[in-house]
Amino acid sequence: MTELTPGGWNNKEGGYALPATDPLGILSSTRTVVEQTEYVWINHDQIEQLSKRWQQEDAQGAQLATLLWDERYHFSDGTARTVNWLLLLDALNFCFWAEKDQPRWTITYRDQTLNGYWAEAAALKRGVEEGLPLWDAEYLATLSEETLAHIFRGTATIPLFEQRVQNAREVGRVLLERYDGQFTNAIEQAEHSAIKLVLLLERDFPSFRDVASYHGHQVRFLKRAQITVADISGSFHGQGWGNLAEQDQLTIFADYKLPQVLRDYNVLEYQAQLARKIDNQELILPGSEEEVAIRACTIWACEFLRQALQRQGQLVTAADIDMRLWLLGQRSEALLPYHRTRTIYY
Ligand SMILES: Nc1nc2c(c(CN[C@H]3C=C[C@H](O)[C@@H]3O)cn2[C@@H]2O[C@H](COP(=O)(O)O)[C@@H](O)[C@H]2O)c(=O)[nH]1
Repeated sequence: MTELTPGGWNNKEGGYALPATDPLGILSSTRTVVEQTEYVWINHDQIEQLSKRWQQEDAQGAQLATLLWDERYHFSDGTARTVNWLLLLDALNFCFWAEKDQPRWTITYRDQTLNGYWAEAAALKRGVEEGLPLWDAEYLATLSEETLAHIFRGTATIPLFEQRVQNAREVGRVLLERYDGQFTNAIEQAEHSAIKLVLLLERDFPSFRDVASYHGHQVRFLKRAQITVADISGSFHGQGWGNLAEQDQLTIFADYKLPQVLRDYNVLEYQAQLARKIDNQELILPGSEEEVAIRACTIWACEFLRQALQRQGQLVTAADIDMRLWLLGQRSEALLPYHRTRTIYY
């Protein structure tokens, strides 16, 4: 019988107590990685400290960053067109960083120079404003390389360009084959359940199948499938097509920014050799144990943070925690580098 640690993290079988439900199989499939890996570990004392810090900040009015949907860089017309546009946005929402010592890809939009996710979103919004029907499944299914290169025009080149062309065409093709060209039909088929919609994306759109393996068993992350659902809800302010149930059962979205922020808070600690590789901006191979360990520990660190906040009476979802951590990652260049894995999954 393992003594219960303060946070009740070790239940009687040892290992981490799963929440009551885990419909996406993400917490259960990542638990073994967290318990076994030597590459990354979670500092529970630092989680307690972070939850208390956030509680103090919130007591002083700094609300948990429920970022209002940012209309500046997102196309939003309140119709089914926006839903298809969001699916395209998140089919291409990955890997914006440049090779070591190379300049990042940037675009200029309305006299602003943007990079990373904001550049991707603004570029797709600019495309619509320039008359391209980026919500139209037929158009996407046969999208040319020249057209996508024009959409993402800027300084340097957006990484993994070929894969982005394939992903955009896949969105169009699958929408035509299975949803009469409209992702709103998928929302209705999923009966407005966030969980069913994530699983539908995993089943029908191969580029969203963000699943790895660890010592022979499947480890599930589903980052872009989950963020697509969160973005549809955000864009529609939880109404209409954005009225999606069970969002409290989503996990955080395991990208490259959250581990960077959690490491800065000393919540995540890296084995010395891995830390050196990351600090030297060396590539971490996709599907490697290091990559899977970083992502799995990010998910569980945020689950423990959610439990710690809950113990303090702050009922927040993983998606709330995700947004707050991601925004922290956008505001500070002073962080140690994030891990660099060339992947289409995040
Ligand atoms: N975990 C998590 N990862 C997120 C997001 C977002 C933006 N979404 C929100 C923004 C407005 C709306 O409210 C959306 O909800 C992008 N990313 C990821 O970050 C990386 C890009 O980083 P940088 O290179 O610095 O731009 C890349 O992996 C991208 O996939 C999020 O929210 N959570």
